[in-house]
Amino acid sequence: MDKISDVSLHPCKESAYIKPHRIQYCQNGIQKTWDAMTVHDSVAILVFNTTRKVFVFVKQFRPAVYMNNVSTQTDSEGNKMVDTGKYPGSLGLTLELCAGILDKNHSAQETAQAELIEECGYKVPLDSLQLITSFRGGVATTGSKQWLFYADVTDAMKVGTGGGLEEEGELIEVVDMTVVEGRQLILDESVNRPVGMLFALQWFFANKWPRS
Ligand SMILES: Nc1ncnc2c1ncn2[C@@H]1O[C@H](COP(=O)(O)OP(=O)(O)O[C@H]2O[C@H](CO)[C@@H](O)[C@H](O)[C@H]2O)[C@@H](O)[C@H]1O
Repeated sequence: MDKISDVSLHPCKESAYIKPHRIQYCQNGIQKTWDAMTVHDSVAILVFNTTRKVFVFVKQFRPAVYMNNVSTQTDSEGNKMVDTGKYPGSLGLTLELCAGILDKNHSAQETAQAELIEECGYKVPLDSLQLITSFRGGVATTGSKQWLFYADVTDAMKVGTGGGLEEEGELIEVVDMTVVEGRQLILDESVNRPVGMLFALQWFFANKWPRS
């Protein structure tokens, strides 16, 4: 998964995922501008396997995280290149909640159910997905919304290995973590992990653990 090579950076002129805008507006009579991006809204699911009392997370290579951990050098043709000998792919590995973008005209709950099958291999009934809350990501840059769900799963709900959709080129490792490891993860800066995951874990320890 972290065997990354031939990395170069290019201007992004058009994208199905990111649309940059310059917003002009007037606030209290003062003319202002702000640079922002439209991205898809998304869902994330905190998954807890009650059979083995483990969290179910996903590990993957995130190009955007990698890019933020490396420096580029410009070659003779003006291309921005990354020396992968100096900057190994492991710098872009993250540990995350099962998550996905709302790009298929499905509800947040339906998207969460599908992502749980695709990424982690568990099939849960729709009504067993508990909405924790929704919130805004990247308030200065995207303002996009993420719905955060909680799902208890059991080994009996396993219908596949997960790992992501092959047709989308996804390469995802399912990672089981004990409750003790999950608690340690909240403040462990050595792991690349998104803020929504830290909130979800705090919520779990405030509302779901220890079990009565
Ligand atoms: N910027 C991009 N460039 C190129 N291809 C892209 C792309 N974004 C998505 N794709 C393509 O779309 C596929 C599906 O993406 P997902 O729905 O699994 O969202 P992802 O897990 O990347 O982010 C989810 O998880 C993270 C972490 O929780 C959230 O921040 C995020 O909002 C949520 O959708 C990817 O495998 C890729 O092929």
